[in-house]
This record gives sequence, C-alpha cells and structure tokens, in this order.
Amino acid sequence: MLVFKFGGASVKDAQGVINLGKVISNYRNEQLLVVVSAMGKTTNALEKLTRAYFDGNGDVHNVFEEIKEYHYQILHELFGDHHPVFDEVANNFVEIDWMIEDEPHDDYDFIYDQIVSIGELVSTRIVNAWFNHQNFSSKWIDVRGYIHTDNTYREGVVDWDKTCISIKKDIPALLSKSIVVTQGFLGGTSENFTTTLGREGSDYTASIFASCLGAESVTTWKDVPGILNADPKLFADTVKFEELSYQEAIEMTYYGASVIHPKTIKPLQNANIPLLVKPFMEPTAAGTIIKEGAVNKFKKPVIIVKNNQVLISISAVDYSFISESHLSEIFAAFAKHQVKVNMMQTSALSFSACIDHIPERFERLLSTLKQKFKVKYNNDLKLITLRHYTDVALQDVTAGQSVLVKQTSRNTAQVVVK
Ligand SMILES: Nc1ncnc2c1ncn2[C@@H]1O[C@H](COP(=O)(O)OP(=O)(O)O)[C@@H](O)[C@H]1O
Ligand SMILES: N[C@@H](CC(=O)OP(=O)(O)O)C(=O)O
Repeated sequence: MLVFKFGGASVKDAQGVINLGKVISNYRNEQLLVVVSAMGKTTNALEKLTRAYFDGNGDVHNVFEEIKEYHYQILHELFGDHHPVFDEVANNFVEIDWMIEDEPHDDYDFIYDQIVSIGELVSTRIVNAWFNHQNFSSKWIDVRGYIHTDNTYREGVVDWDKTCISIKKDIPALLSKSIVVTQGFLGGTSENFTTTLGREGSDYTASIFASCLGAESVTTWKDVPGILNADPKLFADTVKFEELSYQEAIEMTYYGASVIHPKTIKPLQNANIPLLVKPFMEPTAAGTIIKEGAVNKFKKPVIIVKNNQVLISISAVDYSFISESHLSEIFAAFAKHQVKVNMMQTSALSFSACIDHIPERFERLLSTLKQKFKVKYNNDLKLITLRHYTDVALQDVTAGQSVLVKQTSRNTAQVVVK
C-alpha cells in the first residue's frame, strides 16, 4: 500500500482538488491512504482568528467569514449548490461558532489546537467528497482516533505504541475496500481533545501511518519538482536531487529546509520506507527519492534560510564566567518553554543562541531567564545554513548583509545575518 500526502498548496482551490483526482487516477490498482492538509493558507487564517479571539479583538467574525467564504466558493465550484458535503463542512464550522461565542477561558495553546484543526477537518471532507463524486470509492476517517498524543498542545507528542495498535486494528480492512482519506497535522488526547503536531506536521502524519502499516512508500506531492539544493522562492538556478540518503534529508530538515517536516524522515528510515517528493502538477515526473543506499550528488551547496530569528545573549549578573551550572539552568529554561536552539555559541561571559521567534514562548523564556541572568537580544534576523559549502557560496549568500555570528565545521557553515 502507498501513503500520499497532499499539502495546502495542492488543494488551494477547486482546480487543485480536481487535480488530486487526476493524480490518484494513476493509482487505481493500489491501496491508497491519502493525508491532506488545510486548503491553501487556511492554517495561517485560523491562527489569525485564534489570536483575535484570544485578544478579544473585533476582527474575529470578519476573519471567520473570509475562511468560510473561501471554502464555500470551492465547494460551489466542485459540486454546484447542493451536496451532502455542505452540511458536513457547516457542522465543522459550527464548532468554531460555539467556541467564539464565549470568552476564552482556557490556555492559548489548547484553544489554538481546537480552532486551527478545523482547517484539516474541512479540507478532508471536501477531498473525500470529490473522490467519491469521481467514482473512486473513498472513506473519510477522523485521524484523532488513530494518532494518539499527550496533551502538549501545538506540539503533540505521539504515543507510538497506542497509535500503531489503533492504525493496525482498523486501517488495513478499510484500505482493502476503498481509498482512505484523513487529516494531516492532527492528533487526539486520551480525553478526546484535539492536538496539532507542530506547523507543517502533515508530512509527519503520512510517515506515522506508513511506518505503522509497513507501507511500500510515502509520496508527498509538492509545488516543486522535488527536493532542490535551495528554496526556489529565494534562489535562482536551483538544482534538483534525483536521490538523497535519509541522513542527508534529516540534516537538511533539521537545519530548516521547509520542504519536509523535520520529524518525517526518522520513522521512515527506521522502517526502511522510501519517501518520494513529487510535483503535483506533473504526477508522472520522477521527483526526488529519499531511500536507503541513495548516493548524494552535490552539484551545488545546499542552502537553507530560516527567517524570523532572534539572537539571544545571556550572561551572569555579576560578570562571572558562564559555567556548566549556568548552562544547565539556561537549557532547563529552553526546554521548559519549548524553545528549540537553532545555533549556539559560548564565550567567557555569555551564552548566545539563535532561536525561532514564537512570541508567546519567547516572552515566557525571557521572564524565566531574567530572574537569574542578564539578557539581551536582537530580532528580525536570518539564519543561513550551507551544507557542503564553499567559501565563494558563503560570500554570495551573505553579500550586502551584516554577519552577527558565523560558525563553520568541515561540512556545514552557519551565519546569523541582519
Ligand atoms: N530545498 C528545497 N527544495 C524544494 N522546495 C523547498 C526547499 N526549501 C524550501 N522549499 C519550499 O518548500 C515548498 C513546499 O513545501 P510546503 O510549502 O511545506 O508544501 P506543502 O504545503 O505542499 O506541504 C516549496 O514551495 C518551496 O518554496
Ligand atoms: N496545515 C498545517 C499542516 C501542514 O503540514 O500544512 P502543509 O502541508 O500545507 O505545509 C500547516 O499549515 O502548518
């Protein structure tokens, strides 16, 4: 059996959904599990809605109306004025209506997951209805009953044993009868609350199902020809990899190559399942295959750009050296507030770290650190990583920018620039 993952870009409009039908028509004789993300930029819009609701800002209803209108427009283009899927989608939207009627009483991350998850619940209803409309027999399942997580909202930690038991119990029988369509990015807690797996987590969902089911392969269908040496939205003259080793793919995603979610590769590597990255607009193209024994050919350095970075510098209030016990307190604060360190450096008197700017977590981190340390920071920075770098390539990517930190090892160079 095969696992397919279609991201937001592939289902951003009615034409996109129609195209999905064309892609899967090439796989009529295969058992297919299809993981789908929210349509287009819906997750961003739902994030905006959650923020407006939480802050008590008047925009809530306008933002929500736009989200509904966007989906209903797609539904009308696909199905005309009447189809049972209209009610299914309306039932999902009503859950948000109920939530935003009351004042927000719960924790922000909890509310975020209950609202933002509606994007995937709705997109999968639409895709599933379209497949059936095209006479593919397709079954919609609620992923929250299969991917079990703890209650770390916005970053649910998967309980693999429980998840694999649930998936193995039901899914093979369903797959023998029809295509199975489910939501990426979501999980469920033991108390039946919704969690999300971290932004862009739908790739990870595909890899969880593939690993539990022993799939032949996973294909993530993207708006790019495959994995390139750099993001084509930022760099001209990119080159595509025909194949990549799991290890190189893990390194790329670890440093922030956003084409694949970082948690995706490990489960596939452990189960020796290949990951194909293919263009949804050219479904028969080869794309890139990540697999055991692949030979990496680096015609150009791999460039990874992470925007919206903060460089935080932490020192002891009494100007003492940064000791191991200081470091252990600093890292405890990072772990407590779920702040991932993208790059770090120590000097005699300070510890510096480059981190993603996630405002709520950053504020909490600052308030913990400031109880014990002097803290300075610079925001709106970029972290650029070059794998298999050359000095010329490093000069090119930093040209015209001021370099705040630079670190190089044999294979990898990292610079924080403004
Ligand atoms: N090394 C890379 N190779 C290809 N695409 C990349 C790379 N780095 C970043 N990207 C970006 O990743 C995007 C596809 O990933 P993403 O937007 O997450 O897809 P989806 O939403 O369909 O899952 C591309 O449009 C491209 O801009
Ligand atoms: N919709 C979620 C999950 C996801 O993976 O989306 P995409 O596949 O479009 O990157 C997000 O935007 O974070």
